Amino acid sequence: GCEEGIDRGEAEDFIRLYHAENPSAGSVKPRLREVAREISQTGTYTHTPGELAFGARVAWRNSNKCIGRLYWKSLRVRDRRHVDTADGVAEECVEHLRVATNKGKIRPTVTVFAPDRPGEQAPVIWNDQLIRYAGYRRPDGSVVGDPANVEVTEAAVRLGWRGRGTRFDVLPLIIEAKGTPALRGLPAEVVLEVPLRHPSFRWFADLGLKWHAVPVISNMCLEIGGIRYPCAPFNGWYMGTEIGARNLADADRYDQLAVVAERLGLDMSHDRTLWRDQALVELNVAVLHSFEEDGVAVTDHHTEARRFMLHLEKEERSGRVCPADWSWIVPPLSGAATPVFHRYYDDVELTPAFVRRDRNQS
Ligand code: HEM
Ligand SMILES: N/C(=N/c1cccc(CO[C@@H]2CCNC2)c1)c1cccs1
Repeated sequence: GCEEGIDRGEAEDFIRLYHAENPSAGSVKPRLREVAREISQTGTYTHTPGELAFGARVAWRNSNKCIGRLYWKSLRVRDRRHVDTADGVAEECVEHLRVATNKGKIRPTVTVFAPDRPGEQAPVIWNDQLIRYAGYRRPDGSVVGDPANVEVTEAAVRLGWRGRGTRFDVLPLIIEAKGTPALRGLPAEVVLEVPLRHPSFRWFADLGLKWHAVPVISNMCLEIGGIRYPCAPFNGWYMGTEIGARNLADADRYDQLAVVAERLGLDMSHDRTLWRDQALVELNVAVLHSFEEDGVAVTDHHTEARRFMLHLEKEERSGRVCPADWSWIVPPLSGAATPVFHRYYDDVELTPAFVRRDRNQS
């Protein structure tokens, strides 16, 4: 849209969408006039609480890469648009973790902080998730912890943070408010973690692996009707494959497949023995078993795929296109063993949306 102000067309489209899907919101004309007036007077406009909550839920519904959209209407929206300091953002992120974790009965939640406004800088969180494990690069180039987080770990160290040096040190938040980045640690009581063990192999617990219960994406921008909310952390629950087939399995992450295959006693002499594939399955069995035994919400990729097929049907019945990106929707383990593999999708980009914030900008 135009640099200095709001894209009026996007604002009007969103207000019309809101009234079309929420008849109880009253007539659309007066609200359209009010919004147009506010934009011409201030260069922006303010969503009502109802518009904000609907906009956040539809942004989830429009997320092409998300397999978990069946429950889009139940998203809990925490309206914190008045919060724009590092302390305020930190306190509300801690409360977000408490409310969303709910002792393991995870509640999909988004907290919406101050929007971009002409002449005012909205706060942003540099971490891509609220809970991330530090990655320490050693002189020989090897990494202790999560290699995906080496850059943000080095940024935290530059700002004065010192970790304990374990493979699972929880990073502090780096919150940039009014142009200044600040460190804010997370209290341990809001960081629920699950130690990983396997239902059949007792040696698995000795690998010392664990993962955090709640994924809260904190580096995406929520765009609603031309308004940008650059700080709007949102969480769901994990699909097991994210942890077992990517975070702990990828060679450029925790790289555990050879470790697991070794302990399983597999023939690792050639790829064609499929030792990687057997290790993958047992790693994913361990993740699902450990989360379930600890009462922490998680879904397997078969269940999640089936739910997504149901979501597609429901959207069709509602007369809406359900945008989806096949390459993200199909799980990274056993893709063709799930129904989402065996069809095409319409990968159109709709708004409201959660969009990647450009890394080089604030
Ligand atoms: C409730 C359970 C949920 C599950 C199981 C789920 C599952 C997933 C998975 C597996 C991905 C792909 C992630 C990857 O491959 O790295 C994803 C992507 C995504 N999800 Fe969901 N999701 C859930 C809830 C939510 C909620 C509540 C929101 C927002 C309000 C959301 C928004 C998104 C977005 C925007 C992406 C794409 C992220 C990107 O472009 O990097 N999801 N989801
Ligand atoms: N289960 C989840 N998984 C993800 C959802 C969105 C993004 C991500 C992480 O994406 C990174 C960028 C590409 N893969 C890793 C993970 C959720 C997080 C927040 C709500 S649901």
